[in-house]
This record gives sequence, structure tokens and C-alpha cells, in this order.
Amino acid sequence: MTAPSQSTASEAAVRVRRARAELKRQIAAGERKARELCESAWLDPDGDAASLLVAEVLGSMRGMGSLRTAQTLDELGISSRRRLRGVGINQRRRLRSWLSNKEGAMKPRLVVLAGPTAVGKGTVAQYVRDHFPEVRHSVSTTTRTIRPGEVDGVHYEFVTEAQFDQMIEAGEFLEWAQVHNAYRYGTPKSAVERELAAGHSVLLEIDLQGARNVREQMPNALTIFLAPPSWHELVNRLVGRGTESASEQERRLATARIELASQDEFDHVVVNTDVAEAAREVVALMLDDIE
Ligand SMILES: Nc1ncnc2c1ncn2[C@@H]1O[C@H](COP(=O)(O)OP(=O)(O)OP(=O)(O)O)[C@@H](O)[C@H]1O
Ligand SMILES: Nc1nc2c(ncn2[C@@H]2O[C@H](COP(=O)(O)O)[C@@H](O)[C@H]2O)c(=O)[nH]1
Repeated sequence: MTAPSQSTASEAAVRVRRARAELKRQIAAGERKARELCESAWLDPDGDAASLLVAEVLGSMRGMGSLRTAQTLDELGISSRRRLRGVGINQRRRLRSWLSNKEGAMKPRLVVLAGPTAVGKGTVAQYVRDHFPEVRHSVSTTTRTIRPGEVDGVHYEFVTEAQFDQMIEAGEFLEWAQVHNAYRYGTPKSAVERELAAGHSVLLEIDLQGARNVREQMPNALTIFLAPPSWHELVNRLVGRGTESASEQERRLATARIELASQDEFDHVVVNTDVAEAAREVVALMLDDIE
């Protein structure tokens, strides 16, 4: 038999690397997937899943940094070099039980992200959307006019004042508020309830009044205040965004002063200096608080 050519061997290595990356992406999407993957690896020791290290499986799970992974492997009595196919009977039993407990502990959660105008709530929420697909986002309804680049039904549901009144009347909002003394914004109740019932955590990006209303109705909701590194930076971001007139900017900054004074009401404060870091902090808080 002839040895495989160098290009065939490297093609195979690329295929295995891709398959492992895809498996790790699936694990990151939920604890149940991690458990299913272990079971399938034990049924098919020649499959791609069986070649994963237990450390890779644990390390790909939500909220599991390298330290926690090492501690867990230690508790389970599994070596950091052990692949799924090599996990013994007793180790399997302990790993199964640990994964089931973890699955049970990760309850879906309603998370409120609030903070002053232009602090970066939308930008941070977009980063979470792009990098943490397991977190769901509520699309608010508003009476504000659509901005260039915004898409109806994606950024907001844009409605008339009369339509908003009807929705209040029909009890369709989890919360609603008139923001910056101007337009009304509301969180549709049914979409949030549907996502929570389906086992997904939901992130609401809303104003201070909305955060207070949600906390009253759902005391288990986790509230996070996004703060600017400084007042000067907040003003720069608002002016730099260039989406409001000078008078609207003034109105928003007046509200911002009141909102900044309220941050102690929140469960956590995250300073948005760097978007990626702030987004990761928000997601880590969602997970830490659940466990
Ligand atoms: N960490 C950051 N560093 C620098 N600029 C940022 C950062 N985060 C957001 N920005 C910029 O600040 C501006 C305001 O951000 P964004 O629109 O996300 O704020 P917001 O809190 O959602 O505002 P609003 O409540 O008024 O809708 C944008 O131009 C955005 O690109
Ligand atoms: N109480 C609520 N506030 C909301 C909701 N959706 C958005 N907002 C807040 O409104 C302001 C202004 O937003 P903009 O898009 O016009 O710049 C901002 O602070 C948002 O957080 C909501 O459903 N309820």
C-alpha cells in the first residue's frame, strides 16, 4: 500500500480541524449539545467527536474559562490530555452527571441593558448578537421616525402614535416609556415570553424607566447599567454619531445626567471603554449570575 501523498494528508488535517471547530461551535450553543456530543462520541469512537479532548468540550461551553475547565477536570478526575474516546466508565458517569447538572443550572434569563444615550448600548448589543448567537434580542416598538440605515422590523417596529396606543390598550407591552420626553418605546411581551419559554436568555436594550418597570414585573431579571468612561467621552459619542439635532442632543444629555445618577439601582455596572470587552463582560455576567 502506498503512503498518502502530502497534499491528501494536509487536506485530511484541514477537514479534521474544520470538523472540530464546528463541533466546538455547536457545544458553545448549549449544554444539551455538549451532552449529546459526548454520547455520540462514546457510540462511535472513530467519529470526529470522539477525537475531541474533554478539555476542549468543557472549555467550549458557556461560562467555562481555562481556570474553571482545569478545576472541573480535576474534580471529575479526568486528565487534560484525555480524548472523549478514551474516557473510562466511571469518568463517563461523573461527566454525564456534571453535564446534566450544568444543563439544569443554565436557566434562561431576562437581562436588561440600560444606560445613558450614546453610551454604546446598541453597539454592545450588536456585538453580542454577532458573537453570542445563543442570546436572543427583543425588537422594540417605537413611535420615533426611522433613521437612514435602519430597517423596520429589525432595528425597531416603527408604528404611529395611534398604533402604539392600541398596543398599550391591548396589554401587548412588557414595559413602555416615553424616552427623552419625546417618542414612545415599548418591549413586546409575547416575543420575550416565547423566547424564555423556548429556553433562551433575552437581552433588552432599554432606558432607565423601562429597566425599573421590568424589575417591578420580573424581579428575577438581571439589570446591567452600561456606563461611559467619562462624561466628556459620552458627549463625544453622541455628537460624533451625528444622528440628533443640537436641541435633541441637549435634551438627551439632560436625561443622561439623571440616568448616570441612578446606576446604583442596577445589579451590575459595566464601563464601555472597549466594545468587545464590554460585550464579553455583559455575557459573562449573564452566565455567572445564573450559576
Ligand atoms: N467603546 C466605544 N468606543 C468608542 N465609540 C463607541 C464605543 N461604543 C459605542 N461607540 C460609538 O458611540 C456612538 C453611540 O453608540 P450607540 O448608538 O450604540 O449608543 P446607544 O447607547 O445605543 O445610544 P441611544 O440610547 O441614544 O440609542 C456610536 O457612534 C458608536 O459607534
Ligand atoms: N423603555 C424602553 N426604552 C427603549 C426601548 N427601546 C429602546 N429604548 C431606549 O430608547 C432610547 C433612544 O433610542 P434611539 O434608538 O431613539 O436612539 C435608548 O436609550 C434606548 O435604550 C424599549 O422598548 N423600552
